[in-house]
Amino acid sequence: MPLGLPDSITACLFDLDGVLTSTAVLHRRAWKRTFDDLLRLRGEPLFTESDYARFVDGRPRYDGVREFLASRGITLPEGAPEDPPDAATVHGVGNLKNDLLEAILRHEGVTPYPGTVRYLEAARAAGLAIGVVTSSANAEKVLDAAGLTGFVQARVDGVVIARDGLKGKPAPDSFLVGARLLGVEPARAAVFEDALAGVRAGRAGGFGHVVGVDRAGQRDELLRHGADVVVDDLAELL
Ligand SMILES: O=P(O)(O)OC[C@H]1O[C@@H](O)[C@H](O)[C@@H](O)[C@@H]1O
Repeated sequence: MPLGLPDSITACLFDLDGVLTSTAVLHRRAWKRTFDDLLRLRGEPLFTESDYARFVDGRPRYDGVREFLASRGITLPEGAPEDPPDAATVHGVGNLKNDLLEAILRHEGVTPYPGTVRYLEAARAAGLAIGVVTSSANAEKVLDAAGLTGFVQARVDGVVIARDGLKGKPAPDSFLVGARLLGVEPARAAVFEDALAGVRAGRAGGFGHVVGVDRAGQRDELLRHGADVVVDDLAELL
């Protein structure tokens, strides 16, 4: 098991936020501010970590808005992608979250996990193909800021998902496109994911190996949703 992977694996498909970079918590913070304001106005209980893990984490931006609001029995009109951040629409809410996220990213910057950088170096040295599959439309910027762009041979992100009308995680489609771009069968690719929706996507796509990365104390949940193995940090696999 070189790199902690079955011998049949020739490619690695990494999620971004929470797997390569420590930006998952920044997304969660921006979502919490966004939803808490909306929930306060309605006198509803505030947004929890469990809400984030179950309904928002890993999914494309507007899917996250729809899923979470539906979980609270709230329906908003769809609106349009160019809606202002104060519009009471699915797109308005998503755009408010993105404005907050951009401000947080500017203020705090982006750091890659050191264990991940070591793993990427080892994977590249071992000749494995490397792709990034993320629901985030901010991926290009985040990868650049983290200094990781040079590792990435194929990227499927929120921009590609919207442009090509792909189903977002937990559907496997974005990972399947990532494997195709790298020229490998799903059975020969490993998926690395910290989100429940992400490990579900890896399992649903018939990938050769699904590594759950536990950044939020949800080891059992990651296993239950389809991870073959769970690590706290990718360096554990070296
Ligand atoms: O709003 P963005 O940057 O397009 O990101 C969409 C989603 O991307 C995922 O990577 C995050 O886990 C989610 O929290 C986020 O909502």
